[in-house]
Amino acid sequence: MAKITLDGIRHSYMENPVEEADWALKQVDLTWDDGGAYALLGPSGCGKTTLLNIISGLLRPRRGSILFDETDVTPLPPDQRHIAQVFQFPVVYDTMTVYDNLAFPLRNRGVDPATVDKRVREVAEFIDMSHRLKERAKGLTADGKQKISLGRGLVRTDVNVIMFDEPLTVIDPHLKWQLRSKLKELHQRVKRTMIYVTHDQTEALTFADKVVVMNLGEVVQVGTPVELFEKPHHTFVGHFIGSPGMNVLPCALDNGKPILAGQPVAIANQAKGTDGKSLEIGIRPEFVSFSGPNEEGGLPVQISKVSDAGRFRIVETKCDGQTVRLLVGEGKEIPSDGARLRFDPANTRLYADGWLAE
Ligand SMILES: Nc1ncnc2c1ncn2[C@@H]1O[C@H](COP(=O)(O)OP(=O)(O)OP(=O)(O)O)[C@@H](O)[C@H]1O
Repeated sequence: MAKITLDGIRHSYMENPVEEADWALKQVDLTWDDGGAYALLGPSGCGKTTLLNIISGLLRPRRGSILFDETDVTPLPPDQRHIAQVFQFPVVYDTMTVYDNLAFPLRNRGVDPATVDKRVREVAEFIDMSHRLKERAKGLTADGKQKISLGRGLVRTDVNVIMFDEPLTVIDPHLKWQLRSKLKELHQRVKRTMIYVTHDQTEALTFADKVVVMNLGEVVQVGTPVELFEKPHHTFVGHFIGSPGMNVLPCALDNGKPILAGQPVAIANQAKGTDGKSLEIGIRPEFVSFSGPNEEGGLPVQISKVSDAGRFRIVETKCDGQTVRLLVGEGKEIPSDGARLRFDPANTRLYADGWLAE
């Protein structure tokens, strides 16, 4: 087990990278604490697999170094890094029994038979496979096989980190939630460092204590699921996390006050250092409401669409050509005309060139 530090990592697949866009990873500085449950979340092509391969040693970064505790492992090949990986497609030996599959990594390292037997039985119990140890892996369903892949990572005691690369891709939808909660439970029992790579916010937010959000080759925020929801550091995070995502509304600045549709908007942060930058107001639909008939002020809007989402409705409004979404609870009235919106100032923030103005 080890703390993993990524120090100034940059990587390009091009021989002679010139522009920033030529770098698949622009600049990554990150620390993964020993025993943490992390998710690496981002859209396709943002650099998740590149980062994973750099940690596992399959890829050598053009710049920067990787430390396991205080040891620089940048030049070390994968087999000397003691990392277990669970891929999209389960890697199991079909002709072997479940027992032999689980025992394989230990026997390979010359561990004595009594210790192998003890560890295999412990891990089989963890993954609910104790009753199937004698069966051939061939007969297992995809989720059973994926549990074996996971078990093979858990059986070793010398593993620094277990990395999951979109591990639920081939799992039936109705079994996904079971395996997802199993992974979470396993982390709580074994307390190994786990990194779960996904483009699915639900998987990331349910598994991880800390989520690393990536976009366009850089880390845009590291935070708990609550932090990512309540205080996105970048409009991308606000938009990517949440359903529907955060409203991102271009605005102007007048005497240090953001102006939207000709009206000043109260914000929770400060409009400092924003000169010459492109400015936007970010507010989640959860923090927008209709002003009451006797309330003063509010942004005048027209209602353009109402969709039922179970316990609430998603109301889409238009304000000066921009779309603003809000959530309206069951039984709450949606005004037919003269609608005005109220933004909760504690959850309304100004963004400059996409980044939270601080
Ligand atoms: N072997 C390669 N050669 C050249 N470019 C590559 C290679 N692998 C990845 N890239 C590019 O690097 C960038 C990051 O890709 P990467 O696979 O790391 O993203 P990802 O977030 O894992 O995407 P996905 O979720 O689709 O796997 C992309 O622009 C991709 O096209």
